[in-house]
Amino acid sequence: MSRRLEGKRLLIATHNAGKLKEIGALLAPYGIECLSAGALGLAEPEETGTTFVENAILKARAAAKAAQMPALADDSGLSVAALGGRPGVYTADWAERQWFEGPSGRDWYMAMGKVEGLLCELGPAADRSCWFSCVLALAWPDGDSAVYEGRVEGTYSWPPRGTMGFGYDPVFVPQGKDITFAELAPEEKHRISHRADAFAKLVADQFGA
Ligand SMILES: O=c1nc[nH]c2c1ncn2[C@H]1C[C@H](O)[C@@H](COP(=O)(O)OP(=O)(O)OP(=O)(O)O)O1
Ligand SMILES: [Mg+2]
Repeated sequence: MSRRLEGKRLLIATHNAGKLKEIGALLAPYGIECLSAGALGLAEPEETGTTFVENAILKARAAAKAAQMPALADDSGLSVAALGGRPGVYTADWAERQWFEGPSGRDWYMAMGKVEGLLCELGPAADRSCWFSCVLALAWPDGDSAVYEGRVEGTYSWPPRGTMGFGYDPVFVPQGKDITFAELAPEEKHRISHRADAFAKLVADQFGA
């Protein structure tokens, strides 16, 4: 068991509105008061790590230190087996920044097309297996941290379908279903997603008996 959160206030160290909404919903049952990095005007740190774990810890530590309170960061991404796990840690980077979407806005449609283009180059029989990874990092102002990893398997599907969720949700069909994450009701996504998987571990460790 890791170090536990003492108070009820937690800083959510993300600048991604879709993630913030999901994290708020996943934490709602535990009486945690969530503050967001954006609302506190914290800068978005440069993600210089080469793994989800490194980036999650880097983001959580920077926020915890700046705000002098415990912080939770999420580093996540989509990995395609036939592409050697790409885009992986660079999932957000494959979507170019769009000034008209705000400081963290990105062109997801273009990014999804880039992945599809690479799969098409492999031919019609290409293996479309893929998975979403999520690493949650909790950090305290003194630099201490705890990490929780989650994953969900699926298939890369084209064309994109659905309007719910965020990011690459319209191309991700989770194993055992025939609709995309963007066609699933949020409660359904929260039962099976990589983020939910990581949260189950965090909740057991932090709020469990
Ligand atoms: O459930 C998801 N459904 C769809 N797409 C997702 C999901 N989870 C991660 N993703 C994609 C989009 C995200 O932008 C990127 C992670 O990049 P990542 O650096 O962790 O997040 P980010 O830059 O958007 O926000 P921030 O670093 O401020 O938390 O992978
Ligand atoms: Mg990021």
